[in-house]
Amino acid sequence: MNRKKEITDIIRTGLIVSCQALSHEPLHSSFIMAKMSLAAYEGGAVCIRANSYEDIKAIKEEVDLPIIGLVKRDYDDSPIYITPTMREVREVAEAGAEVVAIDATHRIRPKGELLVDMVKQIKTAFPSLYMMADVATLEEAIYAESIGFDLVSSTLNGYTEYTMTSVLPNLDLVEAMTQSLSIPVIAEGGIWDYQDTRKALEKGAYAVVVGTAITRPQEITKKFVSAMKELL
Ligand SMILES: CC(=O)N[C@H](C=O)[C@@H](O)[C@H](O)[C@H](O)COP(=O)(O)O
Repeated sequence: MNRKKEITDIIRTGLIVSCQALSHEPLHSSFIMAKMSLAAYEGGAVCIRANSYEDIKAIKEEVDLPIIGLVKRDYDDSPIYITPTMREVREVAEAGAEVVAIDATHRIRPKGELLVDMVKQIKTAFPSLYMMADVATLEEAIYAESIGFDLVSSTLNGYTEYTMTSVLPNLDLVEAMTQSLSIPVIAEGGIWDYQDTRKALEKGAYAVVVGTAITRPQEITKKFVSAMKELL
């Protein structure tokens, strides 16, 4: 069977767990991310979203689930940090991820490169790599589909200058995207409770990504602490 079709079928209506810890976070470790992924797998996750060559490799060895890979890297001339250039795409592909997640916002890219050119290069260099567009707005999602992305995700809504006032999770945006696009729309960003995962599916999301609420214990702890403080 076509591998892309197979992955689409695997993730349909499922939970994708994002297992990421950056260098400043307490759980920063490929070993820990691999174990987090194993826990997610045992809990029924259908796919893992992971950052960096090392983490993707470690997770691949631990669980037999498709991986949405990305490489977060900062460049001086651009605000984009999720798989900004072909260098990061190559790392994701070489680590063995089936899907690459790419910032597909309309912001300026490193060296002024164009997203449409990057997509063409990926299709030539890595024809079997599935491409997920991480966007902040409906317009960006529509554009991403038009230039050949396979999936679109609401990842960056709330994280760009022009969407900073969004209240997350922005399931209205997810709904609007599902109404305008034919490619699968993934709900991602700020999903913290079970009801929201269901609501996302009801609004037409193809699958749901949950990260922080499962894999960043420092943030989970903060939620408990602040709920308790509200009583004082
Ligand atoms: C904005 C950005 O850089 N998001 C990153 C994208 O890979 C991750 O840090 C998030 O954890 C992921 O999107 C899942 O979202 P949430 O952790 O809210 O469930």
